[in-house]
Amino acid sequence: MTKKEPEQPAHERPTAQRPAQERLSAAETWRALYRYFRPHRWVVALGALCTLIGAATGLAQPLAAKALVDRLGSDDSIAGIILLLTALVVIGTAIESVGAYVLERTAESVVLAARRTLIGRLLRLRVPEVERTQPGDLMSRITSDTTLLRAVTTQSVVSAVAGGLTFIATIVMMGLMDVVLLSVTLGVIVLIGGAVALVMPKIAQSTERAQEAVGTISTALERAFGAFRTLKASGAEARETAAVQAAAQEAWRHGVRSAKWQAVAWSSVGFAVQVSFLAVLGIGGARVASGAISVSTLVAFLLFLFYLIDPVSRLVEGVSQYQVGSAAIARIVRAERLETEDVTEPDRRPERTGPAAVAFEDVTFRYREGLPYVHHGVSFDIPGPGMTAFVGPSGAGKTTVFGLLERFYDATGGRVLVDGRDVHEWPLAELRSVIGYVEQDAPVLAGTLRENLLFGAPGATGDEIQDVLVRARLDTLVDRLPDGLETLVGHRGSQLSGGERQRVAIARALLRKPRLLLLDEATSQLDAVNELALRDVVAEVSQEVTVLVVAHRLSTVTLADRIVVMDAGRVRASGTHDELVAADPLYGELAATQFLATPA
Ligand SMILES: Nc1ncnc2c1ncn2[C@@H]1O[C@H](COP(=O)(O)OP(=O)(O)OP(=O)(O)O)[C@@H](O)[C@H]1O
Repeated sequence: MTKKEPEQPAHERPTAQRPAQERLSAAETWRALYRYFRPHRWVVALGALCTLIGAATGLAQPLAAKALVDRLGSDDSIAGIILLLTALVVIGTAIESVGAYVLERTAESVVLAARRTLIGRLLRLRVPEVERTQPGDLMSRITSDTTLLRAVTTQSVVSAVAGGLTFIATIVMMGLMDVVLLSVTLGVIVLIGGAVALVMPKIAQSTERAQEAVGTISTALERAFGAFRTLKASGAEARETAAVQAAAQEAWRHGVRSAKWQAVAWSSVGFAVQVSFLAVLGIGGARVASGAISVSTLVAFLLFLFYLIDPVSRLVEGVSQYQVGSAAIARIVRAERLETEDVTEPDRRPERTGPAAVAFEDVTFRYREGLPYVHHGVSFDIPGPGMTAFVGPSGAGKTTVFGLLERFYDATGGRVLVDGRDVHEWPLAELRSVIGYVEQDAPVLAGTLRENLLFGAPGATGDEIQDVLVRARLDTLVDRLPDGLETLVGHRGSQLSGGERQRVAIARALLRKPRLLLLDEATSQLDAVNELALRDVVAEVSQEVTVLVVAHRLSTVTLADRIVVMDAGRVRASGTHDELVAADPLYGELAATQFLATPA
């Protein structure tokens, strides 16, 4: 009988691929930037003020120079003016450097804020979100993209504002000197400025591509280090190195392209001023000769022209930095939009104690829209305590049962119940505090043995640790190790054997005092001692806790109080070993051929 799957699944969230590829509109980019910039706006305003004062003192210098040239003809002393000029330079520089410090400090704070937000969200991401993205790329958003934010939120804004204001002030001063020469200058600047404006979006595009390539480098490295022994054993060093280098080359290519367009923008500033200078020199010379303006006016105008380099450069810098930053902010915002879980600890302690009851009611599930269904109406009822083994051919959907109980994924249809309550109605942290989960590959984290045990129960006492060590048959191992519990277990527990890793994972799960233990049995063969140790631990625990085991060993299956046989996303039979051997042909075949040959 084939069940009809729901047309539009209730819990399926069609977010697949969405946030990772979405482009941001200019308004969204600006809003996102402003969000980071907002808390610092007054400090940035202070920095901008300092920058402006610095620029204004600079602007006063051509006026002083004009007065100086005017006095050269008379006998008046120029000492006072020189002194004034010197004072302006010193004060201007001092104020500007204070402003620069304030802005740099704020920029660092903006980077910190962006990093904190991202870090706070990334470890709370939903499992499917992480499966859809590349963790290496996500990491590069925290490390690399946030760094690009530094320039844009402070320097870029300040450069644009200060540059804009000084530009206007300089233009006004130039207009006061001579309107004709100002028109010539503006004509040249507008022409060249128009060309620069065309270049700006190219900077953003190239920067975003470069940052994507940096993300690819992290992803490729993460892939290589994540399976380092397999990499070595497969002789894949050269190929993986080439893949990482190709990503680095790609980052270089786009980085260089961005640099090229930035250089075009920058050199245009110098070019515009040079061309204006020549034009002003020619036309200004003619105007001096005709007596329309004085020599000192021409000199002051030319000086203003050179002062224009600074505000125009600032403007161009501000806009090009904004392009660089907007590329980074787009990647940051996309990471921020990934779906997270609410795992805030419940205020109250869970009331219930003792073994948890678990039930699936007609559960349908697929991992993503577009993928085939993995569960086609799974139903079972396990009151607990005791051990229930899930058996069935590979890919039958056994591990998926655990993923749904932990709410790593949401069932597409039907209900998943713990203690008679739908898992959707449980506060997530509370639900997970009830469950101890030992994954098939029994992950052990880099750090000491103690840190690994306390990972799920940081408040556990010494006695509690000792108790689980004995229960997981790890006490003799700890006694043997020179540093005992403080022994470092290496990256992914590389300094422990497979069986030891599994028992560490079980001890870690037990320390959380679960009411429901989910154990995804390793498919690899264990030696007889480890095998027996594990079997005893599980049997012992199942006396007071509900234990669900995805079983691959005959020894586990025969120990189980009940067995659920799954096949192609359905429960096809359940019962004890003897009952099933007699009644279910698939089980009989599995027992005879597929279970790892271990003593029953
Ligand atoms: N994260 C995932 N995303 C997409 N498909 C998945 C995911 N995890 C598992 N699947 C698919 O779901 C199906 C059931 O997988 P599941 O791990 O539940 O099987 P299983 O019965 O535990 O198998 P095994 O005994 O080999 O561990 C498989 O076809 C698998 O390819």
